[in-house]
Amino acid sequence: MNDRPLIIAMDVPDKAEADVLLASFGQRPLFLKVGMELFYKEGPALVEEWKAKGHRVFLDLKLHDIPNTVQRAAAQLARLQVDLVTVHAAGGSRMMAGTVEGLEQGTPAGQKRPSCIAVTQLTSTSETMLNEELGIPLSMNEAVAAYAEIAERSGQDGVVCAAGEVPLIKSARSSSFITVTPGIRGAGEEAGDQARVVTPGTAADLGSDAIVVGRSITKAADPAAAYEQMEQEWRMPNAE
Ligand SMILES: O=c1ccn([C@@H]2O[C@H](COP(=O)(O)O)[C@@H](O)[C@H]2O)c(=O)[nH]1
Repeated sequence: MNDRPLIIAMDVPDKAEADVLLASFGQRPLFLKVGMELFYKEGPALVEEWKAKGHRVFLDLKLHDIPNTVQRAAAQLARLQVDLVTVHAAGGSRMMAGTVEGLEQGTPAGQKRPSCIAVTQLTSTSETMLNEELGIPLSMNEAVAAYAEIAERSGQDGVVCAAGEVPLIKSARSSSFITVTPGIRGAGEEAGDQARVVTPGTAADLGSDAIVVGRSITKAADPAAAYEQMEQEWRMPNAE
């Protein structure tokens, strides 16, 4: 994750739409996020195809179940040789540790195990929701910091959080602990269902290791141009 990727969230219904979208980016290798919508439709074959084409794949299934179930599911994901997977930190330390163990068990000999990151609080969650719906009586910063601490203790390679929480995490966790931040929007763009959003340039200034961008690119009239614009702001924040 040293190269600070811009990860494209391929939130489309099927391979046909994904192929059209991908074609608009030309031949370059990309970092593609496959979420529940696409994976539930197309399954492992699509992931294997994209890996074979040289793309990196973030398989974002946000595992959350009892430790044994999650461990065994993680082993299956590791067999796909994806680059990055997610679990919910809310599943607790045993579940998170089990995920890493499962990934190690499933990684083919001589291959690198997928990195595993824990979702602290979804970027669609506001502090009001956190307190009033989830029943967590903390500030968002406190909740995210606490989940990140348990995640690191449980062997996670990093967390998913909003970019606004990155400085807090960077100050408390080890230097190798990565922060992957969705909730990215262009300046003036609608947040939609996201509650904690920043621009790519602000995410860079705040020290995010990777940003995840979905609809700002995939729903743009010209996805390749939107990607270039986001990428430029992410690489050269002060030029924003
Ligand atoms: O806290 C989280 C965790 C994951 N996501 C995922 O990122 C993308 C964001 O899409 P946008 O269209 O850019 O809002 C999406 O696939 C989510 O599942 C997240 O947003 N927040």
